Amino acid sequence: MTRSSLDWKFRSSENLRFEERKQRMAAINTDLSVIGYTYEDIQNMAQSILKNTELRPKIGIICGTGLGGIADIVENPITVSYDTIKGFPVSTVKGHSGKFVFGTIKGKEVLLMMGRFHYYEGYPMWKVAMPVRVMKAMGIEVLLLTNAAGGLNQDYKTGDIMILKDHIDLPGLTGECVLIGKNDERFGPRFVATNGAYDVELGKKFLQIATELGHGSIMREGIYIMIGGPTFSSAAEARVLRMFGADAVGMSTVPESVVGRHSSMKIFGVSLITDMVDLDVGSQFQVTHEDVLRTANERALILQDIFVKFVQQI
Ligand SMILES: O=P(O)(O)O[C@@H]1C[C@H](O)[C@@H](CO)O1
Ligand code: HPA
Repeated sequence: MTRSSLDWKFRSSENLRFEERKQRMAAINTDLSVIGYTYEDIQNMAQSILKNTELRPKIGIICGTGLGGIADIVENPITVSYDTIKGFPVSTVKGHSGKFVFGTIKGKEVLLMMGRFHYYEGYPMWKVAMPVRVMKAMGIEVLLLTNAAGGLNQDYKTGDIMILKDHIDLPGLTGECVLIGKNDERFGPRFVATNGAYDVELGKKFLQIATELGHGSIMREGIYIMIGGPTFSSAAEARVLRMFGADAVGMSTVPESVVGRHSSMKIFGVSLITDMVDLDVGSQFQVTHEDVLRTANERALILQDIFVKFVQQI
């Protein structure tokens, strides 16, 4: 092959790639879930979900990994699968079923989000927390966040339940804050304080109910730190996270909490300590997602008992 025919071949394949990419970009630009959601998109999604039910709950619960058992306490559930909502992302993680559940708990209307989105799934941060805006648009005023987390505080044990006093937004501190980008004031203000995000009264109530039910010995109050994941921390990293003052580490919750705060929602957060993070450099201990799911399963009934009473009293 002569040099000029090689050049031509190279250029035509480049052109082909360019055309293909242009077409792909055009397709992408019609997909809400790729280019970002406007205020109107969020309202439309909320309205399309609400068409499935007469219920108008003010309490929303986001179920963490393996914590979907909370749905078992919902009376007369009506489910809306994410794949029926135009522009809604899909859940890709085991332990997150991918649906909204409307219903009542002891007569009180609730909305459960069973299947959250994580940054490590490849979703940009704004998409991870977008459902919180949809929940707000559906009328949710009180947001109850649950998650599975690794214990960093050496006084904790696997199976403990930690009420969030505060959080550390590690991705946010390093430039991946969920609110980065153009701000639409209809969602909330450009600048937002995140201190005192977790409602103290709700925290006290949860603790009191858990104690009354006989679970006081496994209750903790502490600080949750979010890492991007999907890797569980190395021992050296975990030591840094502990030095930062975190009691538990996880891969979610913080973007949802920040967006909830931005939308003036009342927020409560709770972590199930599904595993204790090994701080011993050189140790061969390896935590798995199955360990996380197992602990979540073992604590399902206790969490359900606490949530029944908690929701009743909010
Ligand atoms: O959705 P959450 O934060 O409960 O899930 C945790 C963090 C990872 O997604 C997963 C690790 O097992 O559990
Ligand atoms: N690290 C980070 N995220 C987690 C863990 C953990 O040990 N357990 C459950 N989610």
